[in-house]
Amino acid sequence: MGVKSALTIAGTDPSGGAGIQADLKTFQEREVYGMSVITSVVAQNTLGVEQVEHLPISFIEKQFDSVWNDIKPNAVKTGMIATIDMMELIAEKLKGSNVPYIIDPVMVAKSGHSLMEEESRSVIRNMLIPLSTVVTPNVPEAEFLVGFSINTQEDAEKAAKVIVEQLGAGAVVVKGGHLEGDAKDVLYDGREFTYFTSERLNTHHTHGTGCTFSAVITAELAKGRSVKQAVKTGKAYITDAIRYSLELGNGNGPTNQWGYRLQGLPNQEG
Ligand SMILES: Nc1ncnc2c1ncn2[C@@H]1O[C@H](COP(=O)(O)OP(=O)(O)OP(=O)(O)O)[C@@H](O)[C@H]1O
Ligand SMILES: Cc1ncc(COP(=O)(O)O)c(N)n1
Repeated sequence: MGVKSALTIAGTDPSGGAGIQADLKTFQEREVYGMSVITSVVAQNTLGVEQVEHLPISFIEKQFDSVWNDIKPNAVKTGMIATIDMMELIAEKLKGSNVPYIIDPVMVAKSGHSLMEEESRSVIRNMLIPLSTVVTPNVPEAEFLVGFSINTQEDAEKAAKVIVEQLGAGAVVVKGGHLEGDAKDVLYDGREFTYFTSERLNTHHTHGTGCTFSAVITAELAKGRSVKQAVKTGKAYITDAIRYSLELGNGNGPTNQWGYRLQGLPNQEG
């Protein structure tokens, strides 16, 4: 079996816990060859975001073409894509590509800083979500996508149905990190709901959880796993990454990319 590769299109985190850096670490841990296209350079750390600089569209396109025309990935994910121009470019590039496409619809960093321009939010919904294999919104992101509030599991199921059946996602995981009680994520693939539940871990070291979770799903789809298997592995991986999260920095520390090794979650059987 040849080596599998995955591409992340996202913003950076120089402190290494979220964005491109988290994605590449995750791909490596899941034994998939990782590649990246940078959309925005972000000065941030565990305390928050200081400054954001968007790269010119023509240069984002150059990066994309450099990778895609040489090493076509087995799966691609997008994280922070802030502007309408970036979304239009990605839609044009991915349309008809047949490569599994995972969207982590990053809108606001945990620290509260906006990572997506207000006017782009409806463009991700209308232009990119119909191209997706899986979308992984947290509760506030899912609320924006469907236009109603989510307070219960029933609301999360209702939102998941709308995102697949009306917005055109291939599948969706509405993440329960922002709800009360257990951390319960619901997958809807257009046929059935599957729940992935873990105990809620009592830590504020959760910088980059969403990036890491969606990067595992991307890596597993690159290896040819089913969406359900990929999400199952993503949930197991992120739970241990949070359980053993790292007390680094002075704010919300990063997750532990080696956490799953302590539990023995295998790479190849995932
Ligand atoms: N305290 C916690 N204990 C256990 N699991 C958690 C906890 N917080 C989040 N998770 C899990 O982590 C994964 C990511 O969910 P979360 O809601 O944190 O994403 P997110 O808000 O998009 O993250 P980010 O802000 O990094 O983009 C989900 O599987 C969720 O259930
Ligand atoms: C480039 C980039 N992408 C995504 C996040 C979200 O992660 P979090 O919500 O944990 O800050 C981030 N902070 N930076």
